[in-house]
Amino acid sequence: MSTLFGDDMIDRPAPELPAGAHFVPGWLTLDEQRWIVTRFHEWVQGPVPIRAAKVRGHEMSVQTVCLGWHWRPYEYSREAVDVNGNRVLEFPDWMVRLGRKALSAATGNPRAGDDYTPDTALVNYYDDTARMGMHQDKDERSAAPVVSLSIGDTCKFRFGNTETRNRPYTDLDLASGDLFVFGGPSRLAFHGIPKVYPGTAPEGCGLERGRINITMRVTGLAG
Ligand SMILES: O=C(O)CCC(=O)C(=O)O
Ligand SMILES: [Fe+2]
Repeated sequence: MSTLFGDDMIDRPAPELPAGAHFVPGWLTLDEQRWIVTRFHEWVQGPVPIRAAKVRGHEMSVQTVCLGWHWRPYEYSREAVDVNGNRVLEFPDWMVRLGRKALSAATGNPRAGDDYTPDTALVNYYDDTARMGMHQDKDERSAAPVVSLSIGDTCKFRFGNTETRNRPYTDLDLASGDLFVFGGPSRLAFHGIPKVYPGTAPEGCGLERGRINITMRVTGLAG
């Protein structure tokens, strides 16, 4: 059982992160996580179903459904031209509010989220064996931060530098409810998911298998 200042916190020392990167373990409550998982089950129904995007002809092991703008390697469009041509769901207002709260929480500055209006979210689903190689989130034309939320199984998250996909990097675990933000000098840092730890989702998070990750972004696109 998790208790205030219990072993679960002691076991997760704050990692050293480069400027602009922030980690807030256990930011979402279990109620919030469950509510978001219910939304996830709605999003995957379409109008654009969840799918594994193809990179140079190969399906990614992660499956993705998008809100606001549809992402495919390596551009955004309103219609999912690589899936079924349908327009993606609107970006929800509640997620804009959540993104603003997330920036305040991550930076400790209550005003940090005031001007933040994310207009796309990539919602990824990882099964037991899914991974994501080191990459930069660089298809956006805005330098606004990326807000990342995790629900379900814990994963190993590798957060690196802006120059290479290799060291120096920091490995940390992203568990259900954790918030991670990268902006400023870390906005274009390479990052990836080397591993998911199957069966580690906490009871009550709403997801029995796998891991959901939501990254909110500002595309900087109009129309
Ligand atoms: O799953 C994660 O935590 C990271 C996802 C990610 O880097 C992305 O969607 O670009
Ligand atoms: Fe990414």
